[in-house]
Amino acid sequence: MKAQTLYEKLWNSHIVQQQADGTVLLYIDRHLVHEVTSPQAFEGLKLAHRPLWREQSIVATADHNTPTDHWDKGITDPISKLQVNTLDKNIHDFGVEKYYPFKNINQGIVHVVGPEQGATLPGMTVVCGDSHTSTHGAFGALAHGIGTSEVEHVMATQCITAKKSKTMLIEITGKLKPCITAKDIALYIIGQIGTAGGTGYAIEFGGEAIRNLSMEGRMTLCNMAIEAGARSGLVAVDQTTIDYIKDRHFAPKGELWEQAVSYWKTLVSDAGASFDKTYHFNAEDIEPQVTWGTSPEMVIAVNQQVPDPDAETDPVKREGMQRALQYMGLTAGTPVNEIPVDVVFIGSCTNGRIEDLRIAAQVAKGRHKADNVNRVLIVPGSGRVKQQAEAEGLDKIFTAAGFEWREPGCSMCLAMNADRLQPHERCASTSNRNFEGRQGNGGRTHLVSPAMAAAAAVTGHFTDVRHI
Ligand SMILES: CC(C)[C@H](C(=O)O)[C@@H](O)C(=O)O
Ligand code: SF4
Repeated sequence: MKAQTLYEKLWNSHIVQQQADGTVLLYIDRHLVHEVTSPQAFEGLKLAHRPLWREQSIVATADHNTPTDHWDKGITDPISKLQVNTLDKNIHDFGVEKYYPFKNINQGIVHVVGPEQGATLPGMTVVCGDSHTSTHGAFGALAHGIGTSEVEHVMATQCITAKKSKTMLIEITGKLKPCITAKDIALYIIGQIGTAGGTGYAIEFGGEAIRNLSMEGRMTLCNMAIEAGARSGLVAVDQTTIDYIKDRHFAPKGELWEQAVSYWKTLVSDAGASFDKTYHFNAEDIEPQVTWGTSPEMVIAVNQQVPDPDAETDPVKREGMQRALQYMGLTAGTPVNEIPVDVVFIGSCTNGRIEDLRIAAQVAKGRHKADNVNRVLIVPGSGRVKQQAEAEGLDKIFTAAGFEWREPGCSMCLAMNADRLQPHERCASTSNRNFEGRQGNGGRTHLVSPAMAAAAAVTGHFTDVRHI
């Protein structure tokens, strides 16, 4: 049989029907649902008097609109409250069982909760009305975001219509230098291939540096595949994947576990499988990354200087750079490590997992928030992450450092809840998007790893975490 890529294996095993023009009806195994993109879909089903095709495929939680402090006061913002209450009602009306509502111990960001509960498994097709569904590809699952009309379609039929992506392999050879994390790999790759580099492709990440990543790291990387333009990212299944899943709530048990594992082990690209495009990067070239502009591709290493638009020959790019510098309040030539920060945000579906909090705590331990830093928010990705962090005493390290220890949710990743930047506030953020206004109107976002964010919090400016 012809050697196949992992993507092709996942694609082929989910085709329900194929049209002459290549359009496919693709079966969906897991449907993740949150409050932002589900209301119209549920409404559509209600109007058409349709039930859910497979209620058990749905895992739902509230994340974008939930507050991350003063939970005793409930949700005070009326729009957020309506959004979350609507989800509660829809879940109740349609009889969805796997639901983690506001304040439930298992509640959290949907892309943290799914894998944590063992609801994301290798070989699955996973969709959600959310672009960062690419995260779940870390498990050797075909996972991508869908629009609200597709959410309704999946609810009604368990299928989407789709066209096959082209395949891309990004290989990171060698070993990462100390303190370099998956976030730095993700930002480095986007810096190299650009935010449109992966458009039309499903990206498989491979090579020694990827094999050595934990599942948390692989999720961080696949999470940002969408910022490289690809709807889905993938990492092949190996023992790390299998060990992570074992004994999780929805993971198969007993004999089913054995059967599943032997199937999952086939979820790798065959030797000799050909990709439409391949990139090779060397892990040793990756330094701690910091974005300086308003797109994730506007990224440099912490020991570099803010680039000069005048040195850019492409007039469109030059103008984009000028605009970005203006928005960010930065001057070309400024060393990155001289840029002061006002706010630090550690959390999100990119970097709100236990490993991220452990790294941040290592940096924060015995240190204190710098005087010029107004706020440092530490926001666990889920109730379970919070619980685990507290069991390890990480919350104590953070609060002793003058950081705020919050409840789980999307928080300051995007301005849909109470956690926002003020105009012109500059933030070191572990999230995935630095678009204008993303964290609040006029707010200035610099994307970094959790280690780099914690280093900025305690020094008051961007700092190479290896040198503090
Ligand atoms: C609100 C939601 C639809 C959106 C997404 O699709 O990613 C959000 O999660 C984001 O990160 O911008
Ligand atoms: S944490 Fe941020 S990126 Fe992730 S789902 Fe929430 S808003 Fe989107």
